[in-house]
Amino acid sequence: MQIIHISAECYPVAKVGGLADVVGALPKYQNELGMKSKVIMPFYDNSFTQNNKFKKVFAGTLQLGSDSLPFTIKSLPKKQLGFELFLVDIPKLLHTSFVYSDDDTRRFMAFQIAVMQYMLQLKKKPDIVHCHDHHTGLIPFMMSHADAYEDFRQTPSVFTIHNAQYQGWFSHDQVNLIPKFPLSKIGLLDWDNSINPLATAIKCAWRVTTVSPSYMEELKSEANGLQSLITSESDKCVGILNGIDTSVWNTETDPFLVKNYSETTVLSGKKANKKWLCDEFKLNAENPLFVFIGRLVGEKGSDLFPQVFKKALQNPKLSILLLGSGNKDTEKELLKVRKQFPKNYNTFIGYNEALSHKMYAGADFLLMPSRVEPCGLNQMYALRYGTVPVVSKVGGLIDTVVDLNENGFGIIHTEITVTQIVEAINRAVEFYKKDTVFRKNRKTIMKIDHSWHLSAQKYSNLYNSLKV
Ligand SMILES: Nc1ncnc2c1ncn2[C@@H]1O[C@H](COP(=O)(O)OP(=O)(O)O[C@H]2O[C@H](CO)[C@@H](O)[C@H](O)[C@H]2O)[C@@H](O)[C@H]1O
Repeated sequence: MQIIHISAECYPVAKVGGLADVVGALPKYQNELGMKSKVIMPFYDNSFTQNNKFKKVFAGTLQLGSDSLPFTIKSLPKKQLGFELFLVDIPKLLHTSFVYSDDDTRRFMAFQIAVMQYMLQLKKKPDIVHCHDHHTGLIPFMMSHADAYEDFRQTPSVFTIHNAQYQGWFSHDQVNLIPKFPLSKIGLLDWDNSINPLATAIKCAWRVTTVSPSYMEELKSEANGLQSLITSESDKCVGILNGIDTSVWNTETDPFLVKNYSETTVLSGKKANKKWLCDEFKLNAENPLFVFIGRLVGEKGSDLFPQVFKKALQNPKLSILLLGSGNKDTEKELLKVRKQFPKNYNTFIGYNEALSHKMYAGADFLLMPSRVEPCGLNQMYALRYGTVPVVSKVGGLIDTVVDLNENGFGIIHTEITVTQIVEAINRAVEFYKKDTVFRKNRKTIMKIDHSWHLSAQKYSNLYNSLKV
């Protein structure tokens, strides 16, 4: 079975967040199950594309409104990433140093048309087209209704929602960017008087998945305006929990770690990584170390951090290190907190893959007070690295973390408030003091299997159910 995944991100080619991790791992595991799974994404101008050699496999021209844009498709063989990779190179528009910008309607519309043009001329059409997030949300519509792509009417499409907060809205004034389709189908593009690629995908894809069962349930009551649509389409919707790529997230081989470790050497391994972090960021290594890694946006609850940290750090017996970027006011506030607590708090504003791995390894606790968390990968990386997750009770966090009070291994707070997050931190500090139990818990969590094997099989079953 041949599957084409279409996405804006894919690790290690280009990553902004968890979407990249999933698209960089799932196809690899699907290939191990005997499928032929490939990825198509934009060609960005970044260190990955600068340092790899690609083969040009197709050249064409696409029509974006009144503009004719030449594009090429470049490929990388399977042996390099575990799946064949195809990159859509559209000079100037997509060939940029960044992944997202203010011009994304045009950029990703052009990307989607180029993908359709490329797939149209393939001798063997894919058995499944699997699209990820709103940047690819108009592909199921084009496959079913655009005049030029009639060849795809019988090809099943699967659409995965990684985050329903972002929907790719644009105005009906720009409808001419979409390749010609019967006017009677305009309703499929519309939601609340805007063109809404996420809503369109939910309406048009043969199956819709999201990245955890609990998030699928939550979407029926809160989906940034799409809850009634999710509810009415629920027969074709299913939640499949993400996995993690255990070949990348492996404490024994991770090249970013100061010291590699296994369950048996976790004590010394984590100690060495913690020491590096504490030396680098001038923190007291005797204290339990809490970290946060992620985008500084409302969904992640990061706006509460300045207040949470000021309260929690009244206790000098804990340290906090944060890595992330996003909301500028939050960034400023977080930097200010450093002045008040120079010995047990620090923050790195920016994106740093290598540092993130060292933090999962060197930390004692990972903070994730998310308001919305479709799946969350960080908590699963933390578990695998022997770091206890301190999380809110939402989405995929419900499906992956069990509280200590329920014979579990993590710490859960039900409300996303300063008070409850600080209480959760205090509970964690008390847990850290129970040395033997704490150490035993570390070994237990490292053994939890969140690899992709099970979920890749679930996607396989879903694809098989769509065979025409
Ligand atoms: N500043 C930084 N430096 C280095 N690394 C950083 C970083 N900020 C984030 N990361 C990394 O980006 C990834 C974030 O993944 P998440 O799944 O937790 O969240 P995200 O909201 O991006 O993904 C969305 O899609 C994924 C995939 O489906 C869902 O799990 C999730 O719930 C949903 O919100 C992790 O690999 C993390 O280490």
